[in-house]
Formats: sequence, C-alpha cells, structure tokens
Amino acid sequence: MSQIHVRANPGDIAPYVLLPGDPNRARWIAETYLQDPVLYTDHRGLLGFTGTYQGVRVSVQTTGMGCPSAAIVAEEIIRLGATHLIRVGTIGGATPRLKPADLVIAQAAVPNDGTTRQLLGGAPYAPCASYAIVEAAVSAARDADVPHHVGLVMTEDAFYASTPEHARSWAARGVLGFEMEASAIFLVAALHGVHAGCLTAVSNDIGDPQLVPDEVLKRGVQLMTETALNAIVRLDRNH
Ligand SMILES: O=P(O)(O)O[C@H]1O[C@H](CO)[C@@H](O)[C@H]1O
Ligand SMILES: O=c1cc[nH]c(=O)[nH]1
Repeated sequence: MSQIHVRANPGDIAPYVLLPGDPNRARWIAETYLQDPVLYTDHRGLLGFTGTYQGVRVSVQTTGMGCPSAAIVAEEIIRLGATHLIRVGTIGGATPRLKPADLVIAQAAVPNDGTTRQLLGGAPYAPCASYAIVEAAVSAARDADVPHHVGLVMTEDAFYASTPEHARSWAARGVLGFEMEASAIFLVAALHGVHAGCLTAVSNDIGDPQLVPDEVLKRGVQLMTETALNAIVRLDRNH
C-alpha cells in the first residue's frame, strides 16, 4: 500500500536505501551512480529513486531536513520493505581535528532533538548505528584510502542555535560534529528491528558562517557516497 508521504508501493523500494537530506543530492546520486534509475516518488519534493549499483538493487530516498521529516520517511520506507537505512548527509564539525569534506562515520548520535524524545516518551536511550553497517563503511573507506573519523555525532533541531562554545564543550565529550537526522533514523530503525547507519561529509566548522568551498565539499560528498555504496555491496555479499 502506498504511504502518506513516500508515495510508493512495496517493490518500488530496494532493501538498501541511501538517505540524503537534500533532494538534489538524491537526484545526483541516482543519476551518477545507479544503473537504470527510476523515480518512484516526487511527492512533497521527497524524491526517491531505485536502480542498481554493481548488480545490487539500491534506492535513494530524500529525508528532508530535521528529525520530524526523517522519522516519517524512515517509518514509511521500512513499511515498504527497506531493511538497511544509510544516511548520506553533511555535518558541521565540532572540532578542528575534522578537516573540510572529511568523512564521518557515526557509531551513535546524541539525541538532542524532539522527535526521539516523543517517540521514547522521555526515556533515556542511546540511538546507535548498526554494527554491520559501521564495519562495512569503515572497511570500504579503508580500502579506498578515504580519510575518515568514526565516533559520536550529535543530532539537533535548531541549526542556528549552535555556537563555537557549544561545539567545543560537546567535542570535549567526544562528539565529532552536528547534524539533524541520525538519531531519529537510528531509533526508528531499532524500533522495527532493521539496520541503520550514517555517513556524513564535513561541510563547515560549527559557528563559522563560511561553508567549505563548493568544489571541496563536492569531492567529500562524492567520496562519502562511494563509500556508502561500496559498504552496501559488502553488506549484500555477506547477507
Ligand atoms: O546535507 P543534509 O543531508 O541535508 O544534512 C545536513 O544539512 C541540513 C542542514 O543544513 C540538515 O539536514 C543537516 O542534517
Ligand atoms: O546540522 C548541521 C549540518 C551541517 N552543518 C551544521 O552546522 N549543522
């Protein structure tokens, strides 16, 4: 049955789904990397495509920005048959250790968002990535010599609330950077017993209004996407 927001039917979506926030990134990934991509939904601008990568069926589904939208999309694509949800996003670095466009592979997300709080009824919880996806992503990054960091991210609601002071205090607790969807995707996946992961490219240093130059970020997004797709091939092989 078609869902309310992701207007698609079971069978339209592959078990492996890449989840960018940005619809233009979804289109770029589908057109650049997938063989025979088919647009299965454009409802609300949440573009979704399915094609194949190295013989494996893969979908790319836009989440939109923030946990409320990401949680809806995650819930609906799982109902439609998705079993491996991999966010491919951008992240603001919390520490100068992260260089422009570096790849960050999340092990877990500090849930500083309202969506997971509501889903959990306020109970303490640690939304984390599926170990199989972390392992596959790290091994894909290593094999391709992609500079990467593995660790904790923070998921937030208020993009413009972050300050350099906030960033450095969370960096001292091990947070690598800030983004806006991972905690909800991890939690919704866990509630349904499916796998989730999150790969991001560093688009800025928190508190710095300057973004990483377009060409540099483009290369980071390219390496992140290739790492995620190669992780999917590994996951499928071990399935
Ligand atoms: O580049 P995407 O995947 O959208 O991710 C990041 O960018 C948006 C904010 O600029 C938020 O969605 C945040 O999580
Ligand atoms: O949520 C985000 C994503 C990228 N950069 C930020 O500063 N915040």
